[in-house]
Formats: sequence, structure tokens, C-alpha cells
Amino acid sequence: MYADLSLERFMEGLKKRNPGESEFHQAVFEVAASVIPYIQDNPRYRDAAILQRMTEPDRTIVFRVVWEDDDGNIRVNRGYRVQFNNAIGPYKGGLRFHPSVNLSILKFLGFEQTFKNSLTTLPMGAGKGGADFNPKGKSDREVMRFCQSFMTELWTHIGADVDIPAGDIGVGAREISYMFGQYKRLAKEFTGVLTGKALEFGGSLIRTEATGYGNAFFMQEMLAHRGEGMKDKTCVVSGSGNVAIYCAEKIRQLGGKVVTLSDSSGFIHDPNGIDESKLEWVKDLKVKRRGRISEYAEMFGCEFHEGKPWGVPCDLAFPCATQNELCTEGVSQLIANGCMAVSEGANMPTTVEAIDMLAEAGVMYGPGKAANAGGVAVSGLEMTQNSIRLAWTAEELESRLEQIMVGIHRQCVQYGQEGDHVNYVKGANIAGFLKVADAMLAYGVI
Ligand SMILES: NC(=O)C1=CN([C@@H]2O[C@H](COP(=O)(O)OP(=O)(O)OC[C@H]3O[C@@H](n4cnc5c(N)ncnc54)[C@H](O)[C@@H]3O)[C@@H](O)[C@H]2O)C=CC1
Ligand SMILES: O=C(O)CCC(=O)C(=O)O
Repeated sequence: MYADLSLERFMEGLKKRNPGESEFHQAVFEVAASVIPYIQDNPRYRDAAILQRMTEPDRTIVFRVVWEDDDGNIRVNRGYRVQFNNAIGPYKGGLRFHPSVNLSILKFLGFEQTFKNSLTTLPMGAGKGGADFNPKGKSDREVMRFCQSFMTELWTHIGADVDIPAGDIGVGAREISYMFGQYKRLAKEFTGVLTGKALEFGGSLIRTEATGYGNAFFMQEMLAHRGEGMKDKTCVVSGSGNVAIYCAEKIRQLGGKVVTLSDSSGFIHDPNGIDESKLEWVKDLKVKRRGRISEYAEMFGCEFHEGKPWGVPCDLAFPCATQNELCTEGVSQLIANGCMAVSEGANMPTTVEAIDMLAEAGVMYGPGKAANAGGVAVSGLEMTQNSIRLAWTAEELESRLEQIMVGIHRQCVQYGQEGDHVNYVKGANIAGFLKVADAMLAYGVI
């Protein structure tokens, strides 16, 4: 039935079934372009319609979230959980609170998570969720009321062996704590149902740092594969949230110099480098005071510009803010300035056309599903610690994280080697696909 599986026909069908979901189309296209040729060579996946099944979420839960703001107004938001695929473990993936959240964005994120979680080699399926709620400018009590209302609806759909949400954009330690407290109250149980918890109630050391650290480790592996290192490299990082901050921290520890950070209003350029004490100041600014990155320029006397940081000359680039933040214009600037490699801390930050340009120019490119998998990997280790009721040390966890990132790089090389260079997109997609696809084949037609 699927003998004529071609990329064009496959995408045509997908778009027809999921009209208007441009981010989801983009994420699937990027995977299908490398996986379909592999499936053609291995018809057992084609005949079992594995890719068709993998692009349809197991289920999607959509619900109303009502809460009261500090002025007594009744507010209504929309909450979601997309349980994408549990072939190799319980659904696992973050929650995003941002006004742009919709089904297309959550389906793209859930789909990417399927491959990412598989690459970690840990037993985790894939899910993603969130709400079109904007925590920016809200008081702690408003955020608490929102989180409690959100969890009141979500809690029956999740569980430590069913679906384990975590953080993403707009969901950090504060939000996870409010949601965990409400789950515990409703379910009358204390289990590892969320990851990213505080250390006092089942959280893991290194989880806060994991995505950013892992991204720097992945870049280090790409560089080492070419006989290069991070030392003295000038690095452009976008974002100034959880991923960006800890990516910058690890780059610095590995000997690189970070010269930018950004947020939705613009970027700071600090040619002297963002050292440890400046980074501690940024953590306080973003996590405690919840201020804007432009304040950095006032504090440390450097430049603030509107727009994106890709025009700042660099050796290495780390997009760590959000989807489609690195387009053809930004990539042209990176190439013109001699950038050697891009490693994605964010999910799908680079557009399809921009990825093609990087490949043509011979710039190494680590896609998010490989390069930012360190966060969910340490979430997996948090689940393990919750199950065995023990807590590992920071050294043990960071060493495990680094080994997982080395292993992901190795899988990319194994499936992505093309002549004398590595196609990391192809490598990550095929390696991530195989484990899930083989599990689905083993289960028969379900
Ligand atoms: N937190 C985690 O463990 C993981 C996060 N990611 C991805 O990393 C990226 C960043 O997430 P976090 O740092 O956790 O979130 P966060 O909420 O801590 O920070 C988000 C950052 O992105 C910036 N941003 C958001 N929307 C923007 C826009 N439209 N234009 C420019 N900047 C924008 C914000 O100003 C902020 O600096 C996202 O793509 C997320 O999906 C990926 C893997 C794991
Ligand atoms: O830690 C997790 O479960 C989720 C991390 C995440 O949302 C991601 O990898 O994009």
C-alpha cells in the first residue's frame, strides 16, 4: 500500500490531515527528508506504516484553565498535553507557558521529543504540553493560581509511569513547584510525576544546568571530531533563559568566550566576554528579578541592540531562545563572519532554508534533538533517582550527562557519516527513529 512512499506525497497527506500547523509541518519535513530514503531501503518500516503512525500523536488533551487575577478579574486560558508516543517509555517532555502556544507548536515539540528521548538511550516516550498563558508581568500569586488550576485539569492524565511533564519556556522551578504541590494534593501521593523539582522534594542536582551544559558538551564533541576545541573560541549565544545561561556557563568553563545574550527585545554585545560574575548577575536578573537583558548593558557598560545577535562576529553559534530565530539572513551573517559550527540549545531554532545554507557552506550543524537532549536526559536520571529513592552527587550526574552527550554524538556519526563529513541531521533522525520504530514493529498493529 505504501510502496510509492515519497517525501512529496507523504508531506501532502500530512498537511491535509493537519491544516495550518506550519511548525508541525516543518518539524516533520526535516525528519521525513532523511528517514524516508532509509525506510525505502528497509521496507519492513514502510509496510507497517511506521512513519505515518509516528506522525500522529497517541492522543491530544485540550482543556480550559480558569483563574482569578490579583484585581479579581476572571481569566480564561487554554491548556494542552500532547501525548505523542510511548513506544519506548512513559510520555516525557516539557510544559510551555507562552502566549504563542497552540497545537501546531506543541505537536512539533512533541514530535521532536520522540527522537530526542530515543537518542538519550533512556526509556522515555515523548509528550509536550503547556498553555497560552503569559507568566511575564504576573505576580507569584497569580502564577500559583494559574498553575493550580492547570494541574487540577491535567492531573488525571499524568503519573510517574504514565506521563511525566517538566519545564520549557516560561516554566521553571517556581511553576514546577506550584504544579507538583497541587498534583500531590489531588492525587494524595508523592511520586516523581514531574521533573525539574526542587532538591527538597525529589529534584535532581544538575537538572537546572543540564540542557545548556549538554549543548556545550555536544559542540565540544563536534569540534573534537574535526580535531578542534572550544578554547579561545568567540561564541554567540541567543536567549537569556535557563538553556542560554547554562550553555554560556559551560562554554566559559571549557575555555570559550561568550559575547552575547538576548531576549525578545534585543541582544547585548559584550566584547570583553560574559565572565562568571556577570553570569551570576544575569541569573539573578532573569530568575529572581525577572528583568530585561537590556539592563545588562546599563550595568556593565556595553552595547544593546534590537534584533538578533547573528551579525556579531563569532567562531561558534548557539541558538538557545526559541523556534525559527535563525533564518537565512542570520545564517548569511554567520557564514560571512567565518562561523565554524552551530549547536542548537533551543528546539527547531533554525529554518529549513537556513539549515540548507549551513550545509552548503560546510558549517557544522548540531540539530536540537541531539544537541539539547541533555535536559531531558537528566530528567530521566531524576526519574531513576526518584524510583530508587536515592540522590546522586553533582559530579556523578554531570559525568553521566557528558557520557550521554558523547553517546548521542557517536550515534549521529554512525548514521550520518557521508564521505569525509557528518550529516548530523540525518544521523540524529535515523538513530532516533530506529529504536522507536523497532519497538512499534514488535507491538504489532496498535
Ligand atoms: N528547559 C529545558 O530543559 C529545555 C529547553 N529547550 C528549549 O530551549 C529553548 C529555551 O527554553 P528555556 O531556556 O527553558 O526557556 P526560558 O523561558 O528559561 O527562556 C526562554 C528564552 O527565550 C527568549 N524568547 C522567548 N521567546 C522569544 C522570542 N519570540 N524571540 C526572542 N527570544 C525569545 C526569552 O526571552 C528567554 O531568554 C526553547 O526552545 C525550549 O523548547 C530544549 C530542551 C530542554
Ligand atoms: O525534561 C524534560 O522532560 C523535558 C525537556 C524538554 O522539554 C525538551 O527536551 O524540549
